[in-house]
Amino acid sequence: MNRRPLLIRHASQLVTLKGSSDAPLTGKAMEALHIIEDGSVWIEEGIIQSVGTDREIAEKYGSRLEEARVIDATGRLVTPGLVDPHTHLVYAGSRENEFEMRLKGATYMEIMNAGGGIHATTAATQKATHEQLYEESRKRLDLFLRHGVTTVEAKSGYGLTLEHELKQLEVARELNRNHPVDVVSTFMGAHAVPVAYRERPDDFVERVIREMIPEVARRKLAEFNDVFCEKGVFTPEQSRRILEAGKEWGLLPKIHADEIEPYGGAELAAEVGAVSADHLLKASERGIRALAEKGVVAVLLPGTAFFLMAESADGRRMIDAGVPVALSTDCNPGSSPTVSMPLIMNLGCLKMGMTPAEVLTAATINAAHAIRRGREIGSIEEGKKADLVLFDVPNYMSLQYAFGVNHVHTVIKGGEVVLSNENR
Ligand SMILES: N=CN[C@@H](CCC(=O)O)C(=O)O
Ligand SMILES: [Zn+2]
Repeated sequence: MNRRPLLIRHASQLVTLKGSSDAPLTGKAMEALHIIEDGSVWIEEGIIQSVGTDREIAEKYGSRLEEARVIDATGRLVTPGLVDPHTHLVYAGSRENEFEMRLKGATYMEIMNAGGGIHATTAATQKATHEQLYEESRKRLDLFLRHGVTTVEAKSGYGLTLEHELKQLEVARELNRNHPVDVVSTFMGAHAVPVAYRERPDDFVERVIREMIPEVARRKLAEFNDVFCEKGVFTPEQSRRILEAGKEWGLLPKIHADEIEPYGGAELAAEVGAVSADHLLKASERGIRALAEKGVVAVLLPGTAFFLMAESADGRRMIDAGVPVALSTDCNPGSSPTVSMPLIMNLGCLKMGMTPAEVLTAATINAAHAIRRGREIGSIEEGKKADLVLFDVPNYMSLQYAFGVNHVHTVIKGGEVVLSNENR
């Protein structure tokens, strides 16, 4: 780590999201970005030391200004590093053939029930060596970084046997160690019922509970435990058992809920005290109220709805009902093969009725809370990790207005410049 301080000066807008570390933002507070114009940030040892107007920072560090490495952010927007709280980062292969099948009328569930979908990626992932899996996933992580993402959550769930689930989680752990982007792991052995267990799905649920969860926890390979609670996949009752079993081993619950059919997933998330409920395209009114009451973060995935040509979750309704909303790519080879959080924010505005300020909150501090990292990342405040992005636009509204463009100019991770387009 470079010992010299890093000073970012003269941001046209510095989006701090101050005061949001203890709990995710809800309702009107999701628009309170706490912007500083002509803003500056002083960073040492990878940690944000001071945030203010350029004049304030220059006065405070007057005698030490010469020591610092300086990044001039004149004319640029500076935000916290983007956080992606729901990805299936580690997998092998791709499924463009299924995309074409869907364009010709097949549905996502039809393809999966015919042995494709998650099963196809599971076969490819089981076949891949650790090294192949690492390499394919590392390339994706590079792309995340290019789109301004400094932390991603990554789920297993394409192994579906103990051996291959462990392989996926070990790859995620290694990426976390070697790559500038932080990787936070989730065990998702209950991603699909393997074809061999189709006639006896409860036997597979037992394997997840008795064999996989304990071993993943013993090896400390994951922090969270997720389940695909969906008609034809895992029932709410099976999902509850899996999530409760994870809790006994210290794995915090997350849930893929109400994606394709209304199925009581949001209600279940509130009952088991899930950290987040994700998807929610078909969440019921009761479910939405339950999420708001329990403060469960709704991780919305508008790229998935877009790519599946389905109606998006009602982000507007959820924010108005007091649910803390976060956004994510859901990066996976079947329903959302994208790595672009900027595009996801665009879709949040265009497809879910969210405002430019709300989508930025949802992609930073609320996303951090969705993976229990709200105290370390997600806002630009003293004491937090120095993860920041400089965008080549003068204000936060332009990020959403000039949609579909990667405006990332520089990414700073833990106080180091890890990506720069200075000579672009
Ligand atoms: N819905 C379940 N799991 C993933 C899709 C996985 C796949 O199709 O490979 C999702 O979150 O969309
Ligand atoms: Zn997912």
